[in-house]
Amino acid sequence: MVKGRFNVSLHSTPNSDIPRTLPMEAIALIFSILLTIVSLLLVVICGASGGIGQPLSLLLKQTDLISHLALFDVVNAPGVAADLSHIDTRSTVSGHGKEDMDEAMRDAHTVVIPAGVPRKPGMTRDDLFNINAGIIRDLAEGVAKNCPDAFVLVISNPVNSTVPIVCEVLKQRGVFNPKKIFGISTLDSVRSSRFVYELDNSIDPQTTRVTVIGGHSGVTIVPVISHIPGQRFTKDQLDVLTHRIQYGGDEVVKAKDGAGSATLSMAYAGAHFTKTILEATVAGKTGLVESTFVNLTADADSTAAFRATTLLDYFAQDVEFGREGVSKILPLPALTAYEQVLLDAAISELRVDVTKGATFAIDNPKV
Ligand SMILES: NC(=O)c1ccc[n+]([C@@H]2O[C@H](COP(=O)([O-])OP(=O)(O)OC[C@H]3O[C@@H](n4cnc5c(N)ncnc54)[C@H](O)[C@@H]3O)[C@@H](O)[C@H]2O)c1
Ligand SMILES: O=C(O)C[C@H](O)C(=O)O
Repeated sequence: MVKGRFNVSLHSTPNSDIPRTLPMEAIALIFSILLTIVSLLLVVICGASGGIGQPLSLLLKQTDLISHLALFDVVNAPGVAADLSHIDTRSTVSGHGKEDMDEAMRDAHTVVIPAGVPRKPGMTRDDLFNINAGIIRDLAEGVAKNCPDAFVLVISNPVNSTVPIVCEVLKQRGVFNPKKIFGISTLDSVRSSRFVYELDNSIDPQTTRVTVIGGHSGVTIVPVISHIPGQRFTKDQLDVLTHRIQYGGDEVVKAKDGAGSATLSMAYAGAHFTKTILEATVAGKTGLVESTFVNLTADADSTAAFRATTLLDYFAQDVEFGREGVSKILPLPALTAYEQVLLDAAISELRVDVTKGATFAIDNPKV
């Protein structure tokens, strides 16, 4: 082998005129072109130093789909970034403090938002609205200014209201694309799989995805248990299971006793959802479906009848993803009478939550 060359075989015929090795320079060039292409993939975590932000960033540091992870927080972001940047995966990590939101978000492909305050025992998610609404509005302004084409994945509560805030701000700035804005309600599906498994360990909780429709708080969370293959739960079992899924967040808030709400299971769910979005939009993987809280005009034709009867423009439902984000909002699954009662209760509460978020953004533009 010639010194300074890699012996990368291009052809197996010994007498071929085609060179059997690639010069190191050519390999370096190809590698750097690939790096340049890949390095466009910037994912920003807003609230990266928090209870969710840190483990979420850790999990996302492990995917090669991301080339640059920008950690933005009003506290500690450079420290968290320095720590994560020692992990031996390819992506670059940068930390951005309070004054550096624009720098963190510039040209981002995806912005994930777990910024804001969590619940303490006795609080509802809606009790977080007064603080979190303004935080989300300002971050949405940052998206509009710095990365108007980005996919925006909202974790901060109350999701039923924070997603409408993001959408309204982007509308005001003329950059709203409903196919790209998602409320992450994945934790409800994750809990459903786990809690069903606890009653019936014949299912594989990791591969049994449960459709959860409605929204992300209390009665707006409607798990569609009837579609899990082989389920024959009694009414009493369904009551317990449904209540546990709807109030799973409270279980964690109570157990943490003032130290916050779900962080690790949320980071797991959030990383799963973020990777799904990247696999569909960057890697072009098809057929990926998750339940997520979206603006229904993302698939206006297929949701027109539902919007007309419920007067809802936002809803969590199974969504199929494509290169542009929402590819299809799947039709509502056929519901049992039990699930239909749950859905009716969800719809009236959701209208209130959604209106509250949208009205806030309209009445309180950032000055
Ligand atoms: N969607 C879900 O299923 C789900 C699950 C769990 C928690 N949550 C919600 O996620 C949010 C975060 O929870 P947590 O436990 O990580 O809270 P946390 O307090 O531990 O972390 C929040 C982080 O946000 C940062 N922050 C505050 N204002 C900011 C701003 N303007 N810009 C950037 N960063 C800012 C804080 O400094 C903090 O580091 C809460 O609203 C919580 O209710 C949602
Ligand atoms: O319950 C909370 O406040 C956090 C989160 O929404 C959850 O479902 O765990």
